[in-house]
Amino acid sequence: MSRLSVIQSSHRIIIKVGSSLVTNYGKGVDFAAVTHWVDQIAALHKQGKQVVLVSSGAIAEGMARLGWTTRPKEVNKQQAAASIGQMGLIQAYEKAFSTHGLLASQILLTHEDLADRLRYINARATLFTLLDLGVVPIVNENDTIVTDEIRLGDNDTLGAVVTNLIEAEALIILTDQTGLYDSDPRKNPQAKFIHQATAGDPALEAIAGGSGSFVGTGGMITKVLAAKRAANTGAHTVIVSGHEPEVLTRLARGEAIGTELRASTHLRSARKQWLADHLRVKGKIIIDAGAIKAITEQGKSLLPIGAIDVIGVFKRGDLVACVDEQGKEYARGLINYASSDTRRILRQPTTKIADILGSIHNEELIHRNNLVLL
Ligand SMILES: Nc1ncnc2c1ncn2[C@@H]1O[C@H](COP(=O)(O)OP(=O)(O)O)[C@@H](O)[C@H]1O
Ligand SMILES: N[C@@H](CCC(=O)OP(=O)(O)O)C(=O)O
Repeated sequence: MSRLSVIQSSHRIIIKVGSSLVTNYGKGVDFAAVTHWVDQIAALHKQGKQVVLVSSGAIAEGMARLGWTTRPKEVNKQQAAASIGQMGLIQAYEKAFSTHGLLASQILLTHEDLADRLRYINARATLFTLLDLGVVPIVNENDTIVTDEIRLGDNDTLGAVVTNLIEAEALIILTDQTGLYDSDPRKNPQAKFIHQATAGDPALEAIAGGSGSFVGTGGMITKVLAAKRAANTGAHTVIVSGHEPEVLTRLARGEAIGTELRASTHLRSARKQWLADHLRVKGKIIIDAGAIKAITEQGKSLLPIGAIDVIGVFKRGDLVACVDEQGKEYARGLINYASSDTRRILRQPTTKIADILGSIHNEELIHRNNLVLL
């Protein structure tokens, strides 16, 4: 893949915007900037791309609304500011998206949500549902309830975690610099720009410094580490200035702006590896010939109608194997129903699930996004 095509060829993209940018260095939400990014996201949407926005700025906006000029040291005051500022952020985004007839949604995550298997699978399912509905989810850390011990702490990491969560192909980190330099350009005017490197290269960690502004949190080091994390599921990262006009649409056209930190593995193999290496199969679903065809040849989800039998005991969110009646495995994936519920909806059309179980989590037994073919 050439330098020009990373964003151009990506279908699912995470865009992270830093506090300095969103709030114009703590002055309050920069509506013009927000509108400009949203206009571009709407254009990407029209091209068929799925976008999740990870936006910082809650604490900075809250401070601006409260008239605070210095960031309080007390965690409870930062949390109060975040609670106030998050409203301002979401209002600005919602207004801007509505001018394009697009719906936005708010997702506030904590580290614990992603560490817990069931909450992880729920967050993932919700994000996929929103994307399937054509919505632009806007994610931030749930600053108001996290304590220091459990916080992710910076949204570069959160952006990478969300990239991994929904296996996005690319992470764009919009910041206040044109990209990564071989030293902090605020401190060294001779710093040299890095156009391209490999995500996870340890040399990058040595040259990336902390935040240069009073509203930013992580600086470049967290961006470089985020790229390394994003690459675990095969995603490429571009660190680029959010001040650059038409930055997102230009990247989508293939223009080589910003610093590209390329993943050395392919999305697909990394995802397969993740499922194969990190999770043990908890059970099996025996599926019929129609279901085998649908999932292996047509890229479809596994529906209850194609499931014949269940082997083993598993919970919602566990990894199960999809096998034929002879026991040959075709795929494995994260199942939306516990084994007891799965047994009750075998061979049933999706329209009957709610009647049989009393409620419906998902129409699919295993969504195609959670299914890996073998
Ligand atoms: N090697 C580097 N290249 C570019 N910027 C760097 C580097 N090291 C440190 N920085 C600093 O990182 C800052 C961006 O991070 P940060 O302030 O956290 O912004 P954001 O709010 O966008 O996350 C830059 O303004 C710059 O001062
Ligand atoms: N969750 C915090 C942002 C933390 C953060 O990482 O900020 P930044 O380094 O500007 O991306 C907030 O909304 O204020």
